[in-house]
Amino acid sequence: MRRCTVAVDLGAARTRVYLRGSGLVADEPSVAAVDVRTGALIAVGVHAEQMAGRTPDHIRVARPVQNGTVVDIAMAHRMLRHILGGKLGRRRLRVPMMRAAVCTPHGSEPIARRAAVETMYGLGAKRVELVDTLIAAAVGCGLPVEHPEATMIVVCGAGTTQVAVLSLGSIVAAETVPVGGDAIDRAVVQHLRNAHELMLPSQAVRPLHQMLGSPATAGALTTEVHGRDVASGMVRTVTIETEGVRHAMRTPLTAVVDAITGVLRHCPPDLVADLGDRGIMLAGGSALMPGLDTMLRQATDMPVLVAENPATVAVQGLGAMIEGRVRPLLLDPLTV
Ligand SMILES: Nc1ncnc2c1ncn2[C@@H]1O[C@H](COP(=O)(O)OP(=O)(O)OP(=O)(O)O)[C@@H](O)[C@H]1O
Repeated sequence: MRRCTVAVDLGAARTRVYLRGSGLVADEPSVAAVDVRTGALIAVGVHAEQMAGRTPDHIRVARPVQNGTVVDIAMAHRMLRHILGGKLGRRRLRVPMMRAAVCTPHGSEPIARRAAVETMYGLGAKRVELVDTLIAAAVGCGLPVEHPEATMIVVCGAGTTQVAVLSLGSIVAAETVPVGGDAIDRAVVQHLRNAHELMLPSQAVRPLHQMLGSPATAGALTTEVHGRDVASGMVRTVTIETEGVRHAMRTPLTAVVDAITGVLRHCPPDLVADLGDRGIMLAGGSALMPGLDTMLRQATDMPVLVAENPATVAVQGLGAMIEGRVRPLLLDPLTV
């Protein structure tokens, strides 16, 4: 790891790059826009994301990473080259000795890990080190992962939520569920479609996240939202009840609560006892959702802490490893 010069977190929502000696140099949406007539790349990152849903026929907006897995290696490679190119300059991209560290979702298939490696080879990397996202995130949160005591981390991203208990630098038990910020957004959109026959533009969903944290007693509270009528296609404003949206958001989150209890069930009792005091560290971009920590605290009856800068903990953890600030715990056999 100490020989790596670059650390990359290729996420479904965002791609983050850490350079040794420079820190986090890129944090861009994992989106690329292509002209289908010429095959030329038109935009990547923020600019490409702004085009999504607003393109003419000849422009395709691609998301080469889904659920933390590269599904279109060529596109991921072009996107990453563009994101990195601006930071490194053309000369450094051609350095043939580049070693890279990449985090991959826990339990990902060999073909998914291979896709991450191939993407980096395409950029000129000579060697690629793969690190489990859960370990990278735990290190990035500053958890004492190498100690003989339990730490629990929940990484709630865009497409997946990964849950793990770690001890002595390794994962003791872990689970991944295909529920993240995107599934919660889809649940809100579906609820408004079913209950109010309203199609909500994607940028209107985030303000409604506030409702997850609103108390259950606030059932009578209402708010106004603007969208498109499903039948007529005309712009319409409806008054929606907080409780309905809150319920819709909580439904996919039950899978996350189930994953946490499932992981705890697979842990030895001593480790579970440690967690009673230490609690759960919540990370990933969706940890920023207001009220998610409160909801998990109520559902699990355990303390829940949100990491500082939760969205970037995985790449920061990888960064700490390539900078040599974190050393792996070596459990050497004792000599007598
Ligand atoms: N302030 C915020 N409030 C609510 N949700 C947020 C906020 N910021 C980011 N998110 C959500 O976090 C998710 C992105 O998180 P993150 O950047 O960790 O994903 P990723 O690592 O790219 O995805 P994955 O881990 O699934 O590959 C998106 O679903 C986004 O809607």
